[in-house]
This record gives sequence, C-alpha cells and structure tokens, in this order.
Amino acid sequence: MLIVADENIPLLDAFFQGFGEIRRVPGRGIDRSMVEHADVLLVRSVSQVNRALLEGSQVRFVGTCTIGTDHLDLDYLAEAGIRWASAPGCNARGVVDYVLGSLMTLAEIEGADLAQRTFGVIGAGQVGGRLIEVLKGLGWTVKVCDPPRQAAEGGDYVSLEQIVEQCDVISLHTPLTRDGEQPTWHLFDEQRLNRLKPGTWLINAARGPVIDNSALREVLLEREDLQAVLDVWEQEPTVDVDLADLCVIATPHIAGYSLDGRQRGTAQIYQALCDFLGQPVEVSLADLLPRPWLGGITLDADTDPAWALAALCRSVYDPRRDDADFRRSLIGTVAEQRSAFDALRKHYPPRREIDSLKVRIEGQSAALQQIATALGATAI
Ligand SMILES: NC(=O)c1ccc[n+]([C@@H]2O[C@H](COP(=O)([O-])OP(=O)(O)OC[C@H]3O[C@@H](n4cnc5c(N)ncnc54)[C@H](O)[C@@H]3O)[C@@H](O)[C@H]2O)c1
Ligand SMILES: O=C(O)[C@H](O)[C@H](O)COP(=O)(O)O
Repeated sequence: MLIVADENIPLLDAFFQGFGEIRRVPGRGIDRSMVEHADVLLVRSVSQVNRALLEGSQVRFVGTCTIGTDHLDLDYLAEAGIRWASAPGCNARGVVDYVLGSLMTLAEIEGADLAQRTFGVIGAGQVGGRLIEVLKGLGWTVKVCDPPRQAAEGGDYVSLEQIVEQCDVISLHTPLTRDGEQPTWHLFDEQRLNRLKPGTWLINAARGPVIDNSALREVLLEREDLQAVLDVWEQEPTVDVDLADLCVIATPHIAGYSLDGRQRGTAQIYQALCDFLGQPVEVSLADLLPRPWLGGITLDADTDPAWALAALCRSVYDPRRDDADFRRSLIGTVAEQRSAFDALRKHYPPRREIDSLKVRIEGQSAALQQIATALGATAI
C-alpha cells in the first residue's frame, strides 16, 4: 500500500509504517503526479483535495489530520466513492488556550477587568463548546450564537445581531461554509463590523474568510476603539500586512498548534484508517505523547485571583511570542512572506495544552479553586 502524506504530519512513521510505504510530499504544493499511485492520502489544511487532484488516481481513503474540512471537496469524494475522515476536536483545547492567552494580553493592554465584560461565542462546537465551558466556569457572562445547533437541539442561544449589539468580546468558532442555510463566508462583512459595540474585542481563530479582511482593515482604520486578534487570514499564506499592523495580536494560523493537538490529529486519522481497512488499532497515542512538561504549580491561598488566572493561562500559552515572530516575518516580497508564513508553522516550537497542567492550592481559596477547575487543570 502506498500512503502519500503531507510531510508536516507528526508521527507518520509511528502510526502508519505498518501499512506499507509512506511517501512524504509538501502539503501546499501537492499535485496529481504525487498522488496518482497512492492508495491513501493524508493531508493537513493546506492541501486542496478535489477532482482536479484525485481524478484518475487510485486513492480510496483521504484523511485530514485537522478539525477543519473546508479544503476537502466532500461532494466530489462522495461521488467518487472515496472514504474520508477528519480529526474532530483534535486541537480544540489548543485553540481555547490561544483565546485565553489573547484575553490575558488584551486585558493587560486595555486595563480591563475580564469579569465585567460580556463574551459572545459564535459556533458552539468542539472549540466553541470548550471555550464556553471555561468562560462560564470562571463565572463570566457568556452569550452563544449557533443557529444550526439551536435549530437541531433548542437551548439557550441568541442571534448574531444580539451578539453584535450586546457583547464586548466576540470569538468566532464556526466552520467556513459558502452554501447552506447559514453560510459563514464573510459572516462579518463591512456592515456588521461597523455595528460592533464601541470597544469590542474581535477574535478569529476559525477560518480567515469568516471575516471580510478588507472590510476589517478599513473599519479598524476608522475605529480605533476596536481591537482585533487574528490567527487566520483570508488569503493565507498571503497576509494583508496593513491589517496585521492594525491587530493587537496577529499569528500565522497556529492557534491549534499544541503538540498534543497535532499528535492527536494523526492518531485520530490512524484510527479511521484502521476502521476503513478493518484492521485492529495497535498504536496508542498515550505511548507516544511526551509526559506533561510542567510538573505542577503551587498557589498560596492569598494569591490575587486575577493574577493567578493570568499566570496559569500564560504558563501554558502566551501568544506574544508568536505575534512577535510573525510580525518580524512580514517583510520582503509577497513570495518571501508566504514562505515565512509556512516556515513559522513548519518549525513551530512545541507547546502543551492546559489540560496537562497540575495546580495545587496551599490553603483554602474558593476563588482559586474555581479558576483551576474552570481551566481544566488537575488538582494536586
Ligand atoms: N486556528 C486554528 O488553528 C484552528 C484549529 C482548530 C479548528 N479551527 C477552526 O475552528 C472552527 C471551529 O472548529 P470546531 O471544531 O469547533 O468545529 P465544529 O464543527 O465542532 O463546530 C462548529 C460549530 O459552528 C456552528 N455553526 C455553523 N454555522 C454557523 C453560523 N452561521 N453561525 C454560528 N454558528 C455556526 C455549528 O453548528 C457548530 O456547532 C473551524 O473553522 C475550524 O476549522 C481553527
Ligand atoms: O483545522 C484545524 O485543525 C486547524 O486549523 C489546524 O491547526 C490547521 O493546521 P494545518 O493543517 O494548516 O497544519
């Protein structure tokens, strides 16, 4: 069996060498000649998987080691009888850590009390759902907009307009969709961006085109009260440098790049391939994932809760370094910037998720206990 795989998928040998030959290819430059003799194609979000790539090939299984599936032409895969799998939720915690780290930075820059802000989460799936749990666990006010979920299950949801009118912080966690009843392409267009409350913080770690990037650039130029955090870009790896300059935090699509999340994505696709081939699952991620790096943090019961929250979040992930690295890369020609975007992602320094953090509180403090529990840290 020939497996053609994006060279940036971690643990390829550990999970897939038992199936046959693994041929590594550059994900962004993948073409027909590279896949025509493959039985299995393993990709990440930078490969467009469609008729143009696969027609005439012998590929029977496509696995994307990512949450997002907008780079797969699912209609074509169904029509061609090609089985596909993604890795739902694999790096959701990493994205939550990114949003939390960004909030700590925004609060510091703006001198804001996060507990006094109203949070709006758009999309309550794997990422948004976990984020909502953390924000509510911290005792903060959260409004949620997810029309598809609302239609399917009912529940305590608000409209997009209510989010725009009532929330001080808006975090986007929808898939990128262009069709259907609730398309998310340019969900935040010029009109909607202009209606944001004064002083709104807008965070996008979903997919770039969920916000009309040109409109956002113009609105940010006009309205200095707004603050934007962007991890994803409409034309990535090409970045609108003027827009990046106007953002408080700008990063090269690394929100979900925790070591745990990336390895979990590979493990999920390995399991899906075993299922497709009717083979037993023999390799376990638990045997491969490094032990947590941060043994534990001890907080004295008198620690100021706001300080403790920022310290815990930042001990896990602080986006300021990624922001600085990214801004340094936004020089030279567009071609140089595009390859720098990919290089920052390819050589991304490993980081762990907050789930692996252990917290011990010396003495009794309900406030600190609430923070540790909300973050998902393990009590020791
Ligand atoms: N930046 C990163 O590194 C990174 C990492 C992981 C995931 N992502 C992206 O984050 C997004 C969310 O991922 P997820 O795993 O939570 O997806 P998910 O499919 O689990 O959840 C998405 C939710 O959005 C809802 N939704 C769909 N259309 C909507 C609309 N018009 N308005 C409001 N809600 C809508 C769905 O009903 C669903 O509940 C995806 O775009 C994914 O590709 C980015
Ligand atoms: O969809 C996802 O899982 C994320 O956006 C993922 O982090 C993208 O990473 P890439 O596949 O581009 O390496």
